Amino acid sequence: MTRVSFPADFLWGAATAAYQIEGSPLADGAGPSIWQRFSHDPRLMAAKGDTGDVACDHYNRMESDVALMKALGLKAYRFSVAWGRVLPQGTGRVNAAGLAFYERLVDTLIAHDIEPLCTLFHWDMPAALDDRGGWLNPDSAEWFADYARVMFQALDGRVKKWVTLNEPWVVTDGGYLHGALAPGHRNMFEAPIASHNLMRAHGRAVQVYREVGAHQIGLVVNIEPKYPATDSAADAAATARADAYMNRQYLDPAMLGTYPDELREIFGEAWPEWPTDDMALIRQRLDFVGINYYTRNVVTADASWPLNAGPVRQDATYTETGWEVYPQGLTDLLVWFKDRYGDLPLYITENGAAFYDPPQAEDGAVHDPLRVSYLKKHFAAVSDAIAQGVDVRGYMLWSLFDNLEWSLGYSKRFGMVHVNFATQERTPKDSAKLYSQVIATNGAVL
Ligand SMILES: OC[C@H]1NNC[C@@H](O)[C@@H]1O
Ligand SMILES: [Ca+2]
Repeated sequence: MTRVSFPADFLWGAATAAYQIEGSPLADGAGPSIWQRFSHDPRLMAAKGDTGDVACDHYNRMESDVALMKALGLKAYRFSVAWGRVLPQGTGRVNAAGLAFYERLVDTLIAHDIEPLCTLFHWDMPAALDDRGGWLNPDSAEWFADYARVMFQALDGRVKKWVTLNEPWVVTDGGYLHGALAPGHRNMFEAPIASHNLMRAHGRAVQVYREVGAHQIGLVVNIEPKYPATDSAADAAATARADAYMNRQYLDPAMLGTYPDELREIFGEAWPEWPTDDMALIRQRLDFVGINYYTRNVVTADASWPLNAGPVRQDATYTETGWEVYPQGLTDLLVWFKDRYGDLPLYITENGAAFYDPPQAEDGAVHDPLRVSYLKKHFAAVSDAIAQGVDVRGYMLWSLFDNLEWSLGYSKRFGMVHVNFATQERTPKDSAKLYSQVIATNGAVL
């Protein structure tokens, strides 16, 4: 591992998402999202009773939370906009009070010299649009483009780095194939359609940005590099299927305008013939791509698993969400991106881990040694990729706060800042103190 070092203007920040931290989902005229419905449905929500009704109460605590970000030394903050606050029906009438929250957030960030990175879609589709078919409706691309235009016209210039979608793979795999996430569908025929429409929506939003925007826009994908368990042909094929399904299914269309061939094999009759001009729409010039990295997968041919590709457990540390701690995977995937798609600027738009955090110590400290260790290794992994020539511009730690880990609820704590959900008290953990030093020294402290 080379000595850890980062470019002089490396953008150190932290990330959150609206439904996971804001609370007050219906305040000031906001329309409900599919997560409002899903989290209140005990038949669907794994962590029954954990809803986004309060979360971190960020909607009411925004100013003091931004002051805390400043105290930690963050240079940037990646947040998402709840579509339904701005457009309660998803399209049509703009709810000025809902938009005003995000204008206040952005203005407060700028006043604290923290750069806002704005994600337009982080899973909380307006329920009114789900009633019209959601991502299964081809009109969804235009619904998203209209919403994006409202946001660009309100905030572009104050926001200079925009993200269209967060993790389309999770939306599709979780929301339409396996049903673990909103809207909770389990349908092999729906998944490719939802996925394709998400990417069409991405393309339309970028087209609109090129009409009305003056700064930068990108796509955020979660990538889990896949490694074959053995050098057998069967394991190589299983690994290729897993890589195509999770990683290349989104980056290939966005960057190359094509889908990986393995998808037709994987979905069979459920894989439609896509119109060629759709592929041209999806492939828009991007200013950057955001990579969300958590873990890798070791893959073996195993007919008892979807894609006939099953996981092989490793002799390693695993997080509370069951993910192997494997920092080398971050370096590997960044080099892979550059080799496959070219030298586009990249941001690590999410990286972090859920570990069991011991209760607050007598002196109020929250000691999280496993997270401290995880972060140090992953900072070094980014530095290694940069040393190999990958143009990584910044790192957004997931997450600023302990928050609602979707269907897993509040028990999975990813924050560098502890949240006592009974009192809403925020307490920076040891990992936050480390991060402040990393930012202050641009990594030299490592
Ligand atoms: O699972 C941890 C994170 N992964 N990426 C999307 C975020 O919303 C999740 O909380
Ligand atoms: Ca305005």
